[in-house]
Amino acid sequence: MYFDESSVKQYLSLPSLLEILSDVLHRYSKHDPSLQQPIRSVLPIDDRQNFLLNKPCIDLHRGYMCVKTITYFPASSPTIDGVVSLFDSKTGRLLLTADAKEITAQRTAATSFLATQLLAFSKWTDDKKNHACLTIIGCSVQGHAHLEVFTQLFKWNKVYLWSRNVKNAIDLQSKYASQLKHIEILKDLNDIRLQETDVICTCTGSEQALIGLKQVKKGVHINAVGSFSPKMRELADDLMISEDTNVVVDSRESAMKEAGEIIQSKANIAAEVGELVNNEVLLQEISQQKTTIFKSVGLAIEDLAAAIVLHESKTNA
Ligand SMILES: NC(=O)C1=CN([C@@H]2O[C@H](COP(=O)(O)OP(=O)(O)OC[C@H]3O[C@@H](n4cnc5c(N)ncnc54)[C@H](O)[C@@H]3O)[C@@H](O)[C@H]2O)C=CC1
Ligand SMILES: O=C([O-])C1=[NH+]CCC1
Repeated sequence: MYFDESSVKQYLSLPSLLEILSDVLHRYSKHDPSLQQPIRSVLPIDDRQNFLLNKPCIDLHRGYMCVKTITYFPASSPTIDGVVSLFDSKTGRLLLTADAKEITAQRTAATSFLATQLLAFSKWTDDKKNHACLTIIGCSVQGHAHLEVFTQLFKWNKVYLWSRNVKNAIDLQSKYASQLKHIEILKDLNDIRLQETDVICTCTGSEQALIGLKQVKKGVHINAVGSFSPKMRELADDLMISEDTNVVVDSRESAMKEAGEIIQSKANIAAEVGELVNNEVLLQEISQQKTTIFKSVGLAIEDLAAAIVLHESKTNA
């Protein structure tokens, strides 16, 4: 069975995705032997701007194996294209294939949301929750997916957008204008409104830092999703290595190999997001009084989680 883009949208329930994501990320960080995820292969093509990525994993506990193969061609539209395949780990049978663009968009935004629940919402008062402000930086596929997931699962008081390509920001603003009372476009990243923001999602393919310590308020939570090679980065060294900042990643192994911010700044990694699931003490230690950064590069087990939700939506129907 093939799930095209619209069936992925239809069948990928966000609450179910969040539940399976927290389980697999937690088991990954506990080094559960029933979960195997080798480091993915990222093959540069010709000029090294384009990549072929191959991401396998096996979950013997849940009884599935998954592999996602995608191309990353930033001069093409869309940048990411490919396929996710889910197999039965007992019989070896192929269970489904699905559009990787939509799965990648949704599961990346859902993982950022999970990190935000853990590192930001859990320390906020009710009053803060009622007045919270979100900024999305980069308004292409990931920018759209982050705004979609973050507004489906939380009520924001204000939303700000910034994009190098202003038309992308205007398009995203128009899409949400009837649904969100306050959705505004920032003129640049020194705009004072960025300082009001409680949660920032950076979703660009930048190779230069876009945000530094002085542009944000202390205690902000940032989901930095854009970089996945040593040359790419969205956050400046002063923010990464400030004594007021704690950096959390999806995988230490992957982040140290792929995340430009971590490699270039040599920032300390406080934890993997999976270590924070069901660990109140560590969570408090890392998030209280701190600016928190969740740097994700993307893991095969996140694609697995999405493919399981699609498969089970059909088998349980
Ligand atoms: N962490 C994760 O799990 C995942 C991360 N990504 C990464 O997230 C980023 C966004 O993904 P898509 O929206 O699919 O890519 P896209 O190629 O559609 O959009 C990238 C956006 O970044 C902007 N951009 C590029 N360089 C910039 C710069 N120097 N300053 C400001 N803006 C700049 C472009 O104008 C474009 O709007 C990509 O870098 C991608 O590799 C994508 C999927 C998963
Ligand atoms: O996890 C993923 O699929 C990707 N991370 C960066 C580009 C694609």
